[in-house]
Parts: sequence; structure tokens; C-alpha cells
Amino acid sequence: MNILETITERTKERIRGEKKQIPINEIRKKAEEKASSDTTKFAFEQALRAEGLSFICEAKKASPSKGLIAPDFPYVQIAQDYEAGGAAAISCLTEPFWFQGSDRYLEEIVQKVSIPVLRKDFTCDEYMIYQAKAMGAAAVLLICSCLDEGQLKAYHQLAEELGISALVETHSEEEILTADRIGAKIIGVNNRNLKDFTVDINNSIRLRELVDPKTVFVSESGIKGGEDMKALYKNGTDAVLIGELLMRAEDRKKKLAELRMETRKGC
Ligand SMILES: O=C(O)c1ccccc1NCC(=O)[C@H](O)[C@H](O)COP(=O)(O)O
Repeated sequence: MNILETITERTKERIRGEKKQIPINEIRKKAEEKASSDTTKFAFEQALRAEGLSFICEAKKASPSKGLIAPDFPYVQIAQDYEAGGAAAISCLTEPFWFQGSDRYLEEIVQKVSIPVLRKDFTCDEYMIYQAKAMGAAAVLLICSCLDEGQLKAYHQLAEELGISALVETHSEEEILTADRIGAKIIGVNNRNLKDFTVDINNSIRLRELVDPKTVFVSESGIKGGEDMKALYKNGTDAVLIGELLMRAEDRKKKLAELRMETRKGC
């Protein structure tokens, strides 16, 4: 099993436990009630379609490749700094074991920022999409290599019915074709090789041309600075998803503002 399969198996186990605490009917009702009173639908997609390169900034305490990244993790402050620095959206990891994330972080962040928030987790059950909506997330992550095409299609459709976006994550040409077939509006290419954890932004540069320019194209992971961002933007990337680079910055708001400025200057 690779790390993604291991994390997904563990997530299935976790969700089985959560379903015992709150049955699916209850969480579905909450999500549907929220959806019916929603005034803003698909805010995540809209935010990424803004002029220029959009920044999805991640609240990331730990990861399988790096272990503990941020021992001090004032997640609400981190999200507010990202918003003040010009982020288009926040990515909040809710996976508790490898990333030390939490649903509570997401719920609190949603209350304290006005930009859309992505629930970054290893979606493997429709229950998790209802949960995301009930918690106030504007988007969920669907990873092509964790789900078969039928599941991808069904989960994508469910997210849309609830008025939330799906970031469909791919690693290869074949997965991009699958994402396209299921009607993905936002396709992400992960630059991290999950076999050896090496990162290479050329993965998204190479795969960009396979994605229709009308689809939002996101480059995820391993972005190290302004030069990477300039190269991605020049190549037609609509948005970047950045975790570690910002998490390790002394002043996250300043760092993000600098990165945004640098990208604008170079293009
Ligand atoms: O970050 C990891 O080590 C990781 C390992 C296995 C599966 C997923 C992983 N990361 C999830 C992410 O998508 C990243 O947190 C996100 O793209 C930001 O990446 P980075 O800027 O490199 O922190």
C-alpha cells in the first residue's frame, strides 16, 4: 500500500466511527438545511476564477513527509493572516493522524474569515461531503487515485447539489482524463510524488495543456517561492495551493503579500 492508500483506509475507519456518533440522516439534514438557505454557492470556484494567480493558503500543522511543521498552531490567526495577505481561499486540513488536523479547526476558521474554505481531507464517503457542508466549508477534495470513477462522479455531483465545489486532484495524464470525464470544474495537479515525497512543479507545467482552459487549473504542493509561481502563472495556472512555505514563514501575512507582488511583477 502507498501512503495515500494507507491514509484512505484509516480515514474509512475514522468515518465508520463518526457515523456511529452522528448518523448519516442527521448530518445530511444539517447539510441540506444549510444548502437551502445559502446565498453564496460555489464561492471557492468563483474566488479561483478572479483575475491573476489565486492563492489557496493552507493551515497545515504536520504532514507525512515532514512530520511536525508547526508546533505552535494558532489556526484561526493563521487563516486571518492569510486573508489579510490576499489569499483567495483557505485550505484547512482536517485529517487528524498524519496531518494533525481537526474538524474543529475548520469550523472555527469558517466563522472567522470571509473567504471560502476548502476541507482538505481524504474524502472516501458521501458522509464526508455532508459533513463539509454542515461545517460551512465551500469545497471538498476528491483525489482521483483514492476513488474509482463512479465514486468520483457521485461525490462530485453531491458536492454540486449542496452548492459546494470539488477540487479534483490528479497526478497523471490518465487521471486528468478521468477528472474531465466526470465534469470537474476545478482540476488540481499534485507536484508531490507520493512514492518518495519528492516535489517537482514541472509535473503541473507538463500536464497543464491537457486541461481545458475553461476549467480552473490548480498547481498543488512543493511550491518554494516566487520563481516557481512566476513559472506556473506564465504556463496558464489559475491558482496555487501552498502549505509549508507559508507555514514556516515568520510573518505569514507579509510573506504572502510579497509572493503575490513578486508574481505580479514577473508577469
Ligand atoms: O504533504 C504531504 O506530505 C502529503 C503526503 C501525502 C499525501 C498528501 C500530502 N499533502 C497534502 C497536500 O496536498 C499538501 O498539504 C498541499 O498541497 C500543500 O503542499 P505543500 O505546499 O508542499 O505543503
